[in-house]
Amino acid sequence: MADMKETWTTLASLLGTLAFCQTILRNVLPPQLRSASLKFLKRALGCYYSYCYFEITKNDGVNELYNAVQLYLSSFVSASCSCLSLSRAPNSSSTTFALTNNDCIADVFDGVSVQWEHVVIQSQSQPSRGEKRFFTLRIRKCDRERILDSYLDHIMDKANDIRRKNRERFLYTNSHGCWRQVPFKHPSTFDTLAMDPERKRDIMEDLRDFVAGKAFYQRTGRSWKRGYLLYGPPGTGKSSMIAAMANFLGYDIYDLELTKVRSNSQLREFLTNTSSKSIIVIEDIDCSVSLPKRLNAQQAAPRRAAHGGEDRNDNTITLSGLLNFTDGLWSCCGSERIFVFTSNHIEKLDPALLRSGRMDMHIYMSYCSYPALKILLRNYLDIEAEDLGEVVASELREAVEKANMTPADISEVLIKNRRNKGRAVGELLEVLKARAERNENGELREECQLNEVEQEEQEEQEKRALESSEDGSDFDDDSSY
Ligand SMILES: Nc1ncnc2c1ncn2[C@@H]1O[C@H](COP(=O)(O)OP(=O)(O)OP(=O)(O)O)[C@@H](O)[C@H]1O
Ligand SMILES: [Mg+2]
Repeated sequence: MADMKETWTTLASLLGTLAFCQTILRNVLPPQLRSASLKFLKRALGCYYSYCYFEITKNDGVNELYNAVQLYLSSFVSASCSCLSLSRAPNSSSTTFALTNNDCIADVFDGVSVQWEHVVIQSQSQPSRGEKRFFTLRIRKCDRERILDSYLDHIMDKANDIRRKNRERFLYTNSHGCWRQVPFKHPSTFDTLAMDPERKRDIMEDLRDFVAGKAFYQRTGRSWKRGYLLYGPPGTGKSSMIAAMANFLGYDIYDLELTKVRSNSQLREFLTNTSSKSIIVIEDIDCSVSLPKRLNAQQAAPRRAAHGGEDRNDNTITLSGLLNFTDGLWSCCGSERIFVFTSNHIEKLDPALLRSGRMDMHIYMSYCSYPALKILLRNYLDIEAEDLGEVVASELREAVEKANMTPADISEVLIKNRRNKGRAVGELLEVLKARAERNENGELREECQLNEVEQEEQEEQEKRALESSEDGSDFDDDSSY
């Protein structure tokens, strides 16, 4: 027991000595001498010393790991260090923080504490060779075996995430048989999205779990993809939600126009030509997939002949062709993909699409609620509803819950009057009250029903026009990708 105590005391004093020496060396010696002395000291005390050190050097060529460590550390050094070096890459909108020379930072991975140091040494003997830069990673010897590889993998993954978030992203759309891209710069975010904060949090949590779920999907034998069905009246923020999701995750968007896809096999080609970490969007799915279902046998037969007697599924797209990708065998082609379908009429959707397990989350985008209105007031007028006074706030709450107005309609009123906050709130209250009253009298319901009939007729006409042009085989013929 006494021996043990003695060993511990020796060890503690050695570690204390080393820490003391390190501090002295850091403050007194020039960097090149400091590094050499530290190395010597650590080697001399190696048998007692419980840490091991790894140098990750910036090569003349490219050291992926050095760059990754730099990026990874930059994601949290800003919060914990007082002196940082700042840089900004050309065409980048974000500033990178980095450790200054000989600064240290601690990190914890899988319950294990590690320490990083950034070292820059000027070459005195050969000034032409400039400086040597490296990171030193300090890990306890007993943890090395368990975490080193997984920690470095984690750093590479995180660095890739940061790179992706900083890079320019694209919105792809299918046209003339191939994907065409434009830079994606939609300003919608979860902060600007007006909806109940709790539901918003749930969706963000779900997205976070999805992105971090690689191991989960592997373990459970599921393909790494997720499906969201966004439904609700026009102007409630379905497209804005998709843009917010893409901005939140740093994903590209593939906006798939099903009416421009001529067959299941072309659909397959489009979908296999999407990259991972992307959102594949099919808007107004109720309108898109009802088109092929409307082809009856008589209509299909001449088209089959016209296309050299191919299988019917090769001449048209079907819901099952689509579901094969979101759900079936083809769903495993490519990983980390999110499917988002939108619809104004969930009741018109094929039950096959709604069956459990098909779309993981059904999200109803509702008319503007009071919590959503508060977000719009904050974003458009920079005012908190509570600051309007008890009376106005409660009038707004009551009117908005009865008005059934979309965030798009409310935004219009606020934008129009945004230079005069008082007028904006006053006019909004008037409009909301008028709508609420009309709702209570049932006028609006009748009007909506009339509008719905008109809208349905219009949709029917559009579909008939599309079908006749389809029979004329005027689909895009170019199938290059
Ligand atoms: N929930 C919301 N939060 C913030 N802004 C919204 C919201 N809903 C609508 N808006 C505003 O209204 C405009 C139209 O909304 P958006 O295109 O997202 O609606 P939508 O539900 O996709 O409509 P549609 O069914 O016609 O496609 C947006 O540009 C945005 O400014
Ligand atoms: Mg939309």
